Amino acid sequence: MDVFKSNVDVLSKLLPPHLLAPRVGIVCGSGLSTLATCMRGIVEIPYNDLEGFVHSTVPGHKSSLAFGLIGEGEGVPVVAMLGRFHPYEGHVLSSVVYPIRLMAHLGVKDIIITNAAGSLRPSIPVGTIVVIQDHIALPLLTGLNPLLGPPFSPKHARFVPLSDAYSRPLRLAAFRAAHALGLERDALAEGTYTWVSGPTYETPAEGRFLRNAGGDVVGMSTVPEVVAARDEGMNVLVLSLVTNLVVIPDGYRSVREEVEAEIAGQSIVRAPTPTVSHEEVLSVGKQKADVMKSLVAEIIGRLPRA
Ligand SMILES: O=P(O)(O)O[C@H]1O[C@H](CO)[C@@H](O)[C@H]1O
Ligand SMILES: Nc1nc2[nH]cnc2c(=O)[nH]1
Repeated sequence: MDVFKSNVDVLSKLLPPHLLAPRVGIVCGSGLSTLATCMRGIVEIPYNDLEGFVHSTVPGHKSSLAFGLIGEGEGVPVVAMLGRFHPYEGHVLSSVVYPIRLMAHLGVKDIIITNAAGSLRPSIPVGTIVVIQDHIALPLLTGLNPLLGPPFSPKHARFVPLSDAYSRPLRLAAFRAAHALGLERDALAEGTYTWVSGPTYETPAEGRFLRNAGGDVVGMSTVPEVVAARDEGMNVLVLSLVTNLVVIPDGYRSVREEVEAEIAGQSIVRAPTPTVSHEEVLSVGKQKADVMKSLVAEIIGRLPRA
């Protein structure tokens, strides 16, 4: 399609031929752009040099695509988005998912989407990598869907099923890779990602609501990319790195009880109100960057070579 032509022209001038047709795509989540350093022979291309790309404005996200090779021998050609776009930055959904569509156009078949996320369950502590098996997306259900409007092209479907959105073979590959790397059993979990628009973090009641709805982690990205990737027929793996807890057990004490205890002359232990910050999110990303990087490289190294 024309919308890709100028980018293909730019890329053909800047990339060696063996990197021009990447087979695997990676999307780096907040604080995770170093994931791409698992590639060799990297060529980085700023989004500014490409048409249809907006700018990533969020700390912890770079604004460039990186092309390189992963794995032994000839290696697998890979393209990585070193920074993603979020609707809360003011980007329309078609811009948010445009790089995913370009990846598909270039030949990407398998995509590994990473993100930083809050845990809705104390059984999934900070530092866990959650292999996403499903999602709950209130924005999709209520009218914020990247597929609203005419199909992207006459070749794209009108209705896209999401019952098998998260590739089972890729999820199996993730657990096999973790085993091969000798990661502890608890390093990885399986779960459901809940997508919210952000940029506000959840109130405690919202966190409990999402957990009661069946969510395990929550974040402000990923689902639009998954939808576009499925619209393009790609196999999708999502890895969420838990950077903070959203639902904290016994963290919230009734103020009525506190006053009643005060009146009764009892000593009061006031539970601190937990808050989350993007700095905390980035700092956990930095601590876990190496393990995420080895996992992604191991998964890609194990994919069948086409
Ligand atoms: O999902 P990524 O881009 O990894 O980032 C997550 O971290 C940011 C909030 O700290 C939000 O953008 C949230 O979605
Ligand atoms: N919505 C949301 N996104 C996040 N990204 C990282 N942590 C969080 C969180 O607690 N909530």
